[in-house]
Amino acid sequence: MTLRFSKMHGSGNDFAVIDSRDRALALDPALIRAMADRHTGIGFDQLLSVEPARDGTSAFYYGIWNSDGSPSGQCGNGVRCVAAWLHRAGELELGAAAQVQSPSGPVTVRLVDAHCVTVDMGEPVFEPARLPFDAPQGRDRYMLDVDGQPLEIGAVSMGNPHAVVAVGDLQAPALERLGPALTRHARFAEGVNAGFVHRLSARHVRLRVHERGAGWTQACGTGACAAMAVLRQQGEVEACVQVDLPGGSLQIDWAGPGERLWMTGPAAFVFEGEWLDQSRGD
Ligand SMILES: N[C@@H](CCC[C@H](N)C(=O)O)C(=O)O
Repeated sequence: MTLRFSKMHGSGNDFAVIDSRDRALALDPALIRAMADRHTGIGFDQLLSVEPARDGTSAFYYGIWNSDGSPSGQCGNGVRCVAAWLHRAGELELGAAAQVQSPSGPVTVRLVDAHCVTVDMGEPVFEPARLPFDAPQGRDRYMLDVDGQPLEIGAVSMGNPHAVVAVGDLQAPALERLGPALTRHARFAEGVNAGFVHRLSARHVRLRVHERGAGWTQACGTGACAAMAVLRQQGEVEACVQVDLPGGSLQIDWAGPGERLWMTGPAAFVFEGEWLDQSRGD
């Protein structure tokens, strides 16, 4: 079996994007892990498949798998890459808005230009049960014991689950231990993406994310949206925030509860390739 793919990235969060518009993919976790390997595979944080939409309300659907083979409901940097990929494939015009289906529901994308995409990410969901997070409803902060250390977190779903921790130093050695430990915390039954945010001002923050299923990444789009949602809910930031991640910056706009959240950032092509799956013998 051969599979053609586009290698792409959004702020350093990298992807293999597979055209599955005309051909259903037979993907299993072992194959995804082999493709994701940075020494013997393509190397990526997430695999994205572009497929026909399943419900007739949109033209396209995109599937999302982490480098460990696990599926996810949403990928912020990924959907910007999907929009740029659809443009290159002649399916989406510059400036036009289009709805695409993700595993967690529809999002609307608009290409500012061939390399920059704005996405309506929908409303942040704070109900713990919908992450799922084993916690009482109606709070904007929770205390968790993470690897023996008490941590105050905010929790929100952007179509996938996020825990957000405000820190004074993003390079603190303890984060190397706390990131993986928070990602697998028992109160998040399906795991959680762990974001550590340093507030520089009411309009500017820095963020590092230890992603569920992928580890530390150069950027996490839904993580940036989650950091904005949690900090704004806590009254710490204004309605437009620049989020600096190790691999680049995103602009997040959110007026507040009851409003939709917008993300704007880059999407880049790196190369086109063909995966030769020797284990399947054809
Ligand atoms: N990098 C992504 C998020 C990918 C999925 C995540 N690791 C999960 O398991 O939910 C982004 O840019 O949002």
